[in-house]
Amino acid sequence: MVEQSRRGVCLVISAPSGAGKSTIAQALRKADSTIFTSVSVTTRSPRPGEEEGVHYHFRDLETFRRMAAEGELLEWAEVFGRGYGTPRAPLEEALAAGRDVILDIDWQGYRLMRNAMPEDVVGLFVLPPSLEELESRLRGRNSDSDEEIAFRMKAALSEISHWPEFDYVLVNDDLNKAVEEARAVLVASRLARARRRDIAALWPVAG
Ligand SMILES: Nc1nc2c(ncn2[C@@H]2O[C@H](COP(=O)(O)OP(=O)(O)O)[C@@H](O)[C@H]2O)c(=O)[nH]1
Ligand SMILES: Nc1ncnc2c1ncn2[C@@H]1O[C@H](COP(=O)(O)OP(=O)(O)O)[C@@H](O)[C@H]1O
Repeated sequence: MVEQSRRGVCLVISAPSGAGKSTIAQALRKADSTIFTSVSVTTRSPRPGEEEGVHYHFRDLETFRRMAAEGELLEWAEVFGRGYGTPRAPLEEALAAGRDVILDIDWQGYRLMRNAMPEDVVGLFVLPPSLEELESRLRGRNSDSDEEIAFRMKAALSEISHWPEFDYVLVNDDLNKAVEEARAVLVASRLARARRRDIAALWPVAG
């Protein structure tokens, strides 16, 4: 069957901090448990409520550098002065097993992923409705200090400037609408990319 042999889609979601990408990614996974969650490695400290191995693998800088040097990370980047990276093996296994993968990573990671796996990666950029709303979401999340929020707001415009590099862009104003749009992107990507290869194998008659 086509469906069983299909390779997964690697959907990369990027956004300025606070725009809602984790919330959207979580809603997609909740509705479809076959979606694989890539858990990144980071050198930042856990926030209250964040669990090791669930939100991130929290590692010290030395371990992070060793993992990067030994090729255990598919991509890695420095964001807000901390190291963040995507573990290679679980992602490759999930795609090969036909599971779609969602990565919540920054624009640098997207660029690296796109180069590393051009056939698999689809990019979705999430914009906030305004800078004022972005700041109010960062404050409302209650997870970062004033200093950290100021840092993220300062970085927001530079992150936003990369939206034209992505395949799809949505404005996260109404959350339900944004989740529906992200789901539509995932479905469209399955049809446009992953399944095309499988259909070519099933029907090798294209001119
Ligand atoms: N390149 C890369 N960026 C990542 C990775 N994991 C998280 N990020 C990005 O790092 C930034 C900070 O993430 P985080 O500390 O969780 O803060 P938040 O985005 O405000 O929730 C965000 O832009 C994430 O998308 C990763 O594995 N690789
Ligand atoms: N459409 C929305 N309207 C209002 N609040 C939202 C919306 N989307 C997300 N949020 C809230 O904004 C905050 C930041 O969202 P989050 O998903 O953590 O952002 P990111 O992962 O992009 O940093 C969270 O408190 C979340 O509940």
